[in-house]
Amino acid sequence: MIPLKDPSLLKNHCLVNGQWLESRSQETFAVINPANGDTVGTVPSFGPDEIPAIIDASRVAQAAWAKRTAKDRSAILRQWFELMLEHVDDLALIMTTEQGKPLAEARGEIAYAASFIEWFAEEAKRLYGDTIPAPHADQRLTVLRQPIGVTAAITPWNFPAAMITRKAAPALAAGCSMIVRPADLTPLTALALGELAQRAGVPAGVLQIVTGPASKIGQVLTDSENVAKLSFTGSTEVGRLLMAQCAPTIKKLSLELGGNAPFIVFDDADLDKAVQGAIASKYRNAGQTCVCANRILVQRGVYDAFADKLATAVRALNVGNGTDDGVDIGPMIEEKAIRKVEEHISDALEKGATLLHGGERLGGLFLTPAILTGVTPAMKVAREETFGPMAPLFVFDTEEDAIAMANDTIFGLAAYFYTRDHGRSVRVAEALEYGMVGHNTGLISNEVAPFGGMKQSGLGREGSRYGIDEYLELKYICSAF
Ligand SMILES: NC(=O)C1=CN([C@@H]2O[C@H](COP(=O)(O)OP(=O)(O)OC[C@H]3O[C@@H](n4cnc5c(N)ncnc54)[C@H](OP(=O)(O)O)[C@@H]3O)[C@@H](O)[C@H]2O)C=CC1
Ligand SMILES: O=C(O)[C@H](O)CS(=O)(=O)O
Repeated sequence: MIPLKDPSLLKNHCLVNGQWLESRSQETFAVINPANGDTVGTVPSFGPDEIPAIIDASRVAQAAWAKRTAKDRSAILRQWFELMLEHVDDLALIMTTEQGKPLAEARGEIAYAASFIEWFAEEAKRLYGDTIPAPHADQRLTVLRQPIGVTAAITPWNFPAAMITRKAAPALAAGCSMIVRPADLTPLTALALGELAQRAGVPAGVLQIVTGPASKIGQVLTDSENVAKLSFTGSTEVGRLLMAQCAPTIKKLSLELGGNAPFIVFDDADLDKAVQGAIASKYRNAGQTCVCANRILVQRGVYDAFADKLATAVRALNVGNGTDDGVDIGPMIEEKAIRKVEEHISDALEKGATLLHGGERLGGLFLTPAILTGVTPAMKVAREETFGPMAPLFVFDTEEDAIAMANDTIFGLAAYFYTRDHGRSVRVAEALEYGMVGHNTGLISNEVAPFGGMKQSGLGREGSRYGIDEYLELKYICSAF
């Protein structure tokens, strides 16, 4: 058991039409603590045959929810936000126990996740439409922004709270309902959010949270003509698959997919700030974020100085159980994740790179943060997302070389660069083919700015004043008198 102040937040049932239910088969699966392999809970394994009734309940609930006033929806979302902050300690402990990130990061994620609910509680009241000067005197033209209807979300394990609220908050604010299928590895956080949503007054069926086999549940959700929209966060590989599955019913799609973020350090950069930014971007969540610096490109003149400073900072990072004080990097989520990092390191070393620091297993799923030097575009890490605590350092000579290297990828999610030259900052920011660019910072994510990628990193944006459009339809009305 996880020692919670409010044990009722630890759920072993799913939220289905306002009730906490087990699956029809009564099948369950275990939730494992990646720090020690302990079973910390069990949740139901819902079968695909149970999903149509859940979609029907979502339809009924959404029709009534859309008829509530925006002010009503806003007040309920605001209450959900406040309950999340009230229970931050329990929510963070649940998250660290099932996902591994240090408690301080988990608390930070709960605040970040809650901020999307706060933001869209406000946006709910400002879904303005248009009146348009008509081309004919007897006409009046208006545009309404209406909720798209029943929506579905499939979310990853790396941010078990924020990847749900970044979808559910705008959906509910718009007057939609949502069926959430969280990752098998981290369902307990999702279910706790569902409990708090219920306490906040979210009506039965408006938010449903269902655990079980991803591909089977996903197939029913994507096949259904009654699901108008799918929002997915995860790998580009699965995003492609879901996009294809949604094609027959022409679903509206939001896709937040993989990344391969360049982190460029020019010779006029403040190296200490660049090191701080690299640590924050690269090793947050043990490097398991889609916006992590995946390639560190350093201009030749400062390469050795930057590498030395980075190594000194990385050596100070503590690896351990996320519930222990002073831990900076927790365990990786599972064996295949740690093996991918080891594969990228061994591939780079075989092709001539040098291991400057780290990359050692400490037992279980703990890996010391690594730095590679002498990395080249011929190595796997140049093209694949490592999704782990390993910083590969590439060298470049000119600004044009840096931009060409940075853009040489199918991904386009986040990019970072450090320079104190104003003209260079404008040129580089405009030339980088990425949805999000950090200039002299490694942390760019918040609820007020549009989060999302170009190229094969996804479709659409989350958060900001743009995020709610993903859950709305525009209706143009032409009236003649
Ligand atoms: N752009 C962004 O904001 C983010 C992108 N990502 C990317 O995702 C990857 C790592 O996250 P990870 O969770 O492993 O990604 P996956 O794509 O493997 O999984 C994401 C979610 O999709 C589910 N899923 C997997 N296969 C299917 C399927 N065939 N049909 C329906 N659902 C499916 C998973 O279920 P289950 O895990 O239970 O099998 C999980 O809930 C990295 O590439 C990372 O960059 C991750 C987070 C944010
Ligand atoms: O899933 C992720 O990697 C998150 O989107 C990263 S962030 O929003 O916490 O920056």
